[in-house]
Amino acid sequence: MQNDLFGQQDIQLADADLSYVPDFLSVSEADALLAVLRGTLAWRQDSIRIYGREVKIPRLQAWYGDPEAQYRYSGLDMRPLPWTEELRELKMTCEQFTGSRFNAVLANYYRDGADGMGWHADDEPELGTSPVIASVSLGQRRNMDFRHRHNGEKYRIRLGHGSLLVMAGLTQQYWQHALPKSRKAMDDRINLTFRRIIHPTQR
Ligand SMILES: O=C(O)CCC(=O)C(=O)O
Ligand SMILES: [Fe+2]
Repeated sequence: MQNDLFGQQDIQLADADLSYVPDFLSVSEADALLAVLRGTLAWRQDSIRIYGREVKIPRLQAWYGDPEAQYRYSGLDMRPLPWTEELRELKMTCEQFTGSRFNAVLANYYRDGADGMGWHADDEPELGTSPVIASVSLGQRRNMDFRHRHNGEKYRIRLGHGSLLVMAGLTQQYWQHALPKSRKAMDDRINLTFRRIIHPTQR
């Protein structure tokens, strides 16, 4: 891990491009954002079809973005809601920091340790081959696990309140990630992944 003056930590992992910024937001900014987003985003618990059965996903979600930023996710059509003021502002902060443009955000709400996200990569064709994804975490510190698709190598990172994780380059091609459930008592957590959906004609 290499640290720079701004507290950005470049995670040295083969076939990945990951950097972690623990204090991306101040504690007071992160506290305020957690409270506002918890209360104002249009949280819903979607179901996905697994082997023909409807299964509720273990978390709440909401999808915001530019009108054309449509996304298919495990068979769900995600139509973006228009940006809220807070999300648009945070998007701009992420754009300035990463030098990338985003046109949508997937918001996830983990109510407690029983909520989580299974192994996956953000490798939908809508995102292109080497997407930059800016992931902001608020609330309960949770583990995020990575596993290499070919050699099984594993890596665990703890995502704290007000942090930013940037996933770029080959990360989604070579690695999967998951947010494991926990039996420990846990507070709630919001995660926001800013993405850029590429229009079908530009893929
Ligand atoms: O909650 C997290 O930190 C991860 C979310 C994630 O992987 C996703 O939204 O694709
Ligand atoms: Fe993901």
